Amino acid sequence: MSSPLILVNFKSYREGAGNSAGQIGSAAELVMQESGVTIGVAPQFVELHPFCRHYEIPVYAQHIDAVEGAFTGRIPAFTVRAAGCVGSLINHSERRLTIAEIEACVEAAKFNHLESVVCTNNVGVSAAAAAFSPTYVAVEPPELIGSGISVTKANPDIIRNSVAAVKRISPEVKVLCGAGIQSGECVKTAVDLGADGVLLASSVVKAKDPEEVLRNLVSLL
Ligand SMILES: O=C(CO)COP(=O)(O)O
Repeated sequence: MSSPLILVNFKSYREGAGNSAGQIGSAAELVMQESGVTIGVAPQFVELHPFCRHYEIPVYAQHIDAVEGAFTGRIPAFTVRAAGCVGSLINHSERRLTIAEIEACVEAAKFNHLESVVCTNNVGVSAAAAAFSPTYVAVEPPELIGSGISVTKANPDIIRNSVAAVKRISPEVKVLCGAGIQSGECVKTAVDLGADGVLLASSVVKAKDPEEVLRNLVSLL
């Protein structure tokens, strides 16, 4: 079985910019090399290209737009690919899209050889997203995002049931879970519930020592 994915979303946190973003990138690279566990990052947009050049880790965008041509202030999928990214989040809870936009973004990702990580908020939406055959569906209950309360403790059923629903629709689609993920125990529980990894933000991005948190996250795999 391939390694679970630990995907760190820098969101628009101040700690996810400039030098402190670089510290997280270096820590992710080191812990990935040491542990053999895949650690991906989703930095802020202006940092995508430097991140792809500087760190030997998979880099994802936080969002893409399925546009080309006379559109201003958008993030075309092909630009994300040209920057060196391996994939993109789509429909994050803090960047919701319509169902038609989700489908268009998954198609744009496929066309540009990018992995697609479609975020969802419940089991039904996880099943709907699976019908587009993205690379991943990432289920995150919005009320637990940034709460410090792990989805693996507060709502393990949403993980178990999303895995079942996604596999029923598209068995090849992988499932991540997120919201409040902070420790190796959370990651191990997620994997035991059938997830292929986790999507997380604040516990790493806002940590005093991101390297220590990342080491803890991979410690039980
Ligand atoms: O939204 C999330 C990751 O994209 C989860 O955020 P937290 O890890 O801060 O709860």
